[in-house]
Amino acid sequence: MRLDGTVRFDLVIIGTGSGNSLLDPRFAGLRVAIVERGTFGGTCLNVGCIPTKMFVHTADLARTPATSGRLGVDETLDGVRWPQIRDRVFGRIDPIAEGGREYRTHHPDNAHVTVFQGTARFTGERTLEVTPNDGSAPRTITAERVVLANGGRVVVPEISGLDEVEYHTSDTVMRLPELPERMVIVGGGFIAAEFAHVFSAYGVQVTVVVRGQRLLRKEDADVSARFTELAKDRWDVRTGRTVARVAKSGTGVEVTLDDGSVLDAGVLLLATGRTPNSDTLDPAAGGVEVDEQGYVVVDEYQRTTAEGVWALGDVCSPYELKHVANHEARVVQHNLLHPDDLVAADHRFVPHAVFTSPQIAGVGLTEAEATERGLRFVTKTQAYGDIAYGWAMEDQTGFAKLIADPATGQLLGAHIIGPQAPTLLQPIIQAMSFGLGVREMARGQYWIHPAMPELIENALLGLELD
Ligand SMILES: Cc1cc2nc3c(=O)[nH]c(=O)nc-3n(C[C@H](O)[C@H](O)[C@H](O)COP(=O)(O)OP(=O)(O)OC[C@H]3O[C@@H](n4cnc5c(N)ncnc54)[C@H](O)[C@@H]3O)c2cc1C
Ligand SMILES: NC(=O)c1ccc[n+]([C@@H]2O[C@H](COP(=O)([O-])OP(=O)(O)OC[C@H]3O[C@@H](n4cnc5c(N)ncnc54)[C@H](O)[C@@H]3O)[C@@H](O)[C@H]2O)c1
Repeated sequence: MRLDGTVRFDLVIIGTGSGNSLLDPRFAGLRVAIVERGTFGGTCLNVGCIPTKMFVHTADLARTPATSGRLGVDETLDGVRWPQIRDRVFGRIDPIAEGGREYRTHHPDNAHVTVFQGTARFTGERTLEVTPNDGSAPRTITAERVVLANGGRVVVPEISGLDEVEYHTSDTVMRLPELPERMVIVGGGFIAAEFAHVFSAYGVQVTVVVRGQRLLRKEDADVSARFTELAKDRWDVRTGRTVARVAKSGTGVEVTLDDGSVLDAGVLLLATGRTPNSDTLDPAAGGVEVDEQGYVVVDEYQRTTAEGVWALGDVCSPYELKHVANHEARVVQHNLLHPDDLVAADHRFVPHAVFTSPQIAGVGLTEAEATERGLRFVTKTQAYGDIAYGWAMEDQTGFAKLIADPATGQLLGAHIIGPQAPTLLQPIIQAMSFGLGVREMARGQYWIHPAMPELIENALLGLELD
């Protein structure tokens, strides 16, 4: 400690989502500080990927009777025990978060680590003030190297009357005391699509309010159009609408749309995007540049504009995906350990998946992006219904769309909507990452018959290359 009370460290990590995974025994010789203002483990573990997918799995089960009848199998759903599902999910997750905190704070493996529970912000070059959550006096800490892994947070839109009503976001909706009869979801992105599936499968009447004409509008246009069409069959989807105002009602919240229609929402869920937490850091004071959207600016090695300050994950990465945060964490970890042998992050082929129903997954360029770039390309759309396993499922709506360069035979993009879409996409991600051409991929290996990956085999064979 310096005379002015400043505590010196070798490394400070802000945020315990992907940031917490940086530390391994190779850092044992360093004096490390970790600062966390919220729940240990961050977004993915506590309010993101992990709990949502645990709910999605049960929703998929609950939805089976609605679709099995057309195959001649009559099933009924006897009920969904929400409190049991909710408590099982969080009964598993909460102890992991607490165990992680306990391990970093008290375990002998972490004798070199000091955990600060509070909010960090820059007051100078690699110097941070930490305001503890418990109200005690702020502390100043400084380090040779600082890692910004402090993620993002939910954006709550401005809606007239919102202060007067109870509303939910993805941070709170998974802990509802009971299921409502009706839910209004505002937004048409990942979170809206996943929660609309979950809660409607559990028997909640779902209305989705979306500004544009399509849900999941960042997907390839064919996927987005198909999903919107299917969503309209299943939920009350109000496209081209915004919320004019909300007010308290006897059953929850009364939602008035811009066309004057009034919706009764037992629960109002706002799913209108996330924003990086860079503002909480006072980045300018630390010499850390931020772009117009608030993302910390990094180079290919995940270095910020401030000497010795690195960033990873949602605070600097517009992808806002956990596998990207994990990849960037591995890059930062390597670069901290090997300052003379830096590796660059690889953002060439970042895939994503939406765990709604039907599932959706994509990687690379959409057709619109390929056109915008003036590329010469060919596409093939292969229906699930035209492959053997698709016959078994009687699937009539799913497809895989591949986009390839006809001259080189390299894939440019792939977009799938249908059962197991993320799993079916994985071999394509592999092919693109390692430069495997369409012909080699299609005919250089066996495809198990009659398994679902034949969807990809047939799509590859259908691409008209030069
Ligand atoms: C509902 C939902 C579902 C999702 N599902 C998926 C999915 O299926 N697949 C997928 O790939 N991604 C998914 N994501 C996205 C994924 O959760 C994030 O991309 C990922 O968790 C980001 O990790 P991170 O380490 O960058 O940040 P975080 O995990 O958010 O960690 C940042 C931490 O920093 C702390 N912090 C912030 N500011 C400060 C400060 N100034 N001082 C101290 N601490 C601070 C925060 O409290 C937080 O704990 C989902 C997100 C949500 C919301
Ligand atoms: N499966 C996954 O990987 C997964 C799942 C959930 C969330 N996430 C991540 O979390 C992030 C946040 O998800 P999200 O669904 O909130 O964001 P999103 O960006 O996917 O969608 C936001 C939606 O809200 C609408 N919107 C924005 N502002 C609005 C306003 N003022 N009024 C009405 N509508 C408005 C947008 O038009 C869009 O439809 C995503 O970017 C995603 O990367 C990933």
